[in-house]
Amino acid sequence: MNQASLYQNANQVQRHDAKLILEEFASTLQWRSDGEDALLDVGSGSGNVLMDFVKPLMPQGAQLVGTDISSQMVGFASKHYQTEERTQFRVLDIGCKRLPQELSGSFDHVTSFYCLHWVQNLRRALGNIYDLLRPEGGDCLLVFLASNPVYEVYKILQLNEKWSAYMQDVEQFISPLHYSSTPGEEFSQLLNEVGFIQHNVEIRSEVFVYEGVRTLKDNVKAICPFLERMPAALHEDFLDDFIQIVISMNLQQGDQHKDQDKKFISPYKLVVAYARKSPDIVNNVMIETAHQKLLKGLN
Ligand SMILES: C[S@@+](CC[C@H](N)C(=O)[O-])C[C@H]1O[C@@H](n2cnc3c(N)ncnc32)[C@H](O)[C@@H]1O
Ligand SMILES: CC(C)=CCC/C(C)=C/CC/C(C)=C/C(=O)O
Repeated sequence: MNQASLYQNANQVQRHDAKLILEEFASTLQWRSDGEDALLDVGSGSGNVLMDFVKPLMPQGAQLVGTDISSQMVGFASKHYQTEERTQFRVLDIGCKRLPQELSGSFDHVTSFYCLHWVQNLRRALGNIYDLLRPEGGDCLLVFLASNPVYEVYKILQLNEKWSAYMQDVEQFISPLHYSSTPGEEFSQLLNEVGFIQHNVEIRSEVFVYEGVRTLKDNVKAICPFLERMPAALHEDFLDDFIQIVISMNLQQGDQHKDQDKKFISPYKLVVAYARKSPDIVNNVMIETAHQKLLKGLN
């Protein structure tokens, strides 16, 4: 996904989830007492989730680094938010073999919203997130899709000879946890393996309702990696086929005839993971947080 402006205008679900989860975790994140926190966000995209929901939670003197694998996304975010103080955007592939030295061990917090389902090598991504945190400790809040009906629609579209040439590598775009019957356990295990001794992983079952054919098509256009591979003249045909498959999967609500009245339901599973790097500083904070119960197992 490379079209930042399309994404910025059709990311209601992503914004909705990030806003709610950040409100919930605002007091769990371990803010520094000197207010000099440094936070790196992984897969910031067009940047509006980071600027609208993460930045307002941070102390005045805090430093913010938004990162993304796509230079187009980074360019868009830099242009739109370059006037913000102590904020920068830069290219980073969180699945890279070697982190840039200047980023390694430099952050108090790492956040990531709706990005890690794009990364096949989750273990390497988590290892990098662990290494981005300061050696003396830090925490991370990671939110991403375990599963979504969009992946089943992609697989059916790939079988259609009209689209198969553009979708040979469809599996590369399916969340690495989509097929797991125990995604929470799998992700917890990975967090353990890379060194996060303290963590809490939840799998939340959510439902989003898309109102009208156009809304669903715009949301698909904003994230579908296959459209940019085909001529623009084919896009609407592809999206029409997408909608037909959604209907055949019984994800249309009601039997409205007008396109704008049609509703589509998307039941999906979200991974919400919070982890701390250092076991030493946890006890004081745990006593006060709203997540005391949730995190009890971490003590
Ligand atoms: C759905 S967008 C989420 C953007 C933003 N976090 C939000 O919540 O609106 C996913 C972003 O992850 C980025 N991404 C995908 N793979 C990545 C990787 N390996 N490293 C860093 N970013 C990646 C994409 O380029 C895209 O901008
Ligand atoms: C009803 C139905 C199939 C809805 C799917 C809607 C949709 C556009 C899902 C996108 C999921 C995704 C990969 C989001 C993202 O990375 O931001």
